[in-house]
Amino acid sequence: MSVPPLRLGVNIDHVATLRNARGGAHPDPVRAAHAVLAAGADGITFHLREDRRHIRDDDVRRLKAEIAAPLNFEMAATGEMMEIALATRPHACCLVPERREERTTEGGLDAAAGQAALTPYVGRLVAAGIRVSLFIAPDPAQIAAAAAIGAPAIEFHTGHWADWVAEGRTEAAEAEFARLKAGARQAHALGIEVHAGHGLDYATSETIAAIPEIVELNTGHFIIGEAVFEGLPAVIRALRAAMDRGRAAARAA
Ligand SMILES: CC(=O)[C@@H](O)[C@H](O)COP(=O)(O)O
Ligand SMILES: NCC(=O)COP(=O)(O)O
Repeated sequence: MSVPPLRLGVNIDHVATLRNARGGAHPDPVRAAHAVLAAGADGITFHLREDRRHIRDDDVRRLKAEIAAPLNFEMAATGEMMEIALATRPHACCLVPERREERTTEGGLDAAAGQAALTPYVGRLVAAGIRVSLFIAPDPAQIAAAAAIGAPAIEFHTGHWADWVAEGRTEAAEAEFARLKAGARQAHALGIEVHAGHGLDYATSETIAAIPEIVELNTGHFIIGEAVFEGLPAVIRALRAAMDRGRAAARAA
């Protein structure tokens, strides 16, 4: 297949986490959004959690007012979030699972079990002109459910794979990467746009960029953490270079 460009969406939640730790206005996630876009990111991802632990409603309003680039609004499938998304009208919404007790998003949505509940959310958002993705594991049953629900896009949760790579659990990491590759092929064949994200760093971004069916990465924790040492623009440029190396490998294959 021809290898399309790979977009980078930067998750700015983690700037808001830092801001909220002191209760003031600094550092400002909207300023971070401007900075990463100026450095070459394609879009901004944010997750308005039910407990507002990082991004808050006013951040969403300011992002919509100030950022012209595509906004990817990650949200749980709840009535409250649906109303905010429809009022905000971002470029995209990614439906994610959410548990108040979790430290981070631990896995993908169970789209197979939740098919009946998720279908009206996807339908209303799509009808409003919003590109909807489902944040799922690279599992054949979940991908088939996303197709049955009518989701135009999916995003694979890469957190387990990224952790296993970092921990040197080679066998588990290779098996998960094989699932990501096969899942990307399955979804692409079903006409679903394929994205990936969570916990990616330079090395895992380069590796996953070599999967030609994946057209968008949305990630942030590593970027914001590394920016403490290198600065946001330098990290975005280095991440983009890693993604380009991975894409070049896909084109050469
Ligand atoms: C859906 C997802 O993976 C991200 O939005 C992630 O949840 C952001 O960080 P937190 O897990 O800290 O909310
Ligand atoms: N789309 C998933 C996401 O944005 C989480 O990314 P990360 O902050 O875990 O890298």
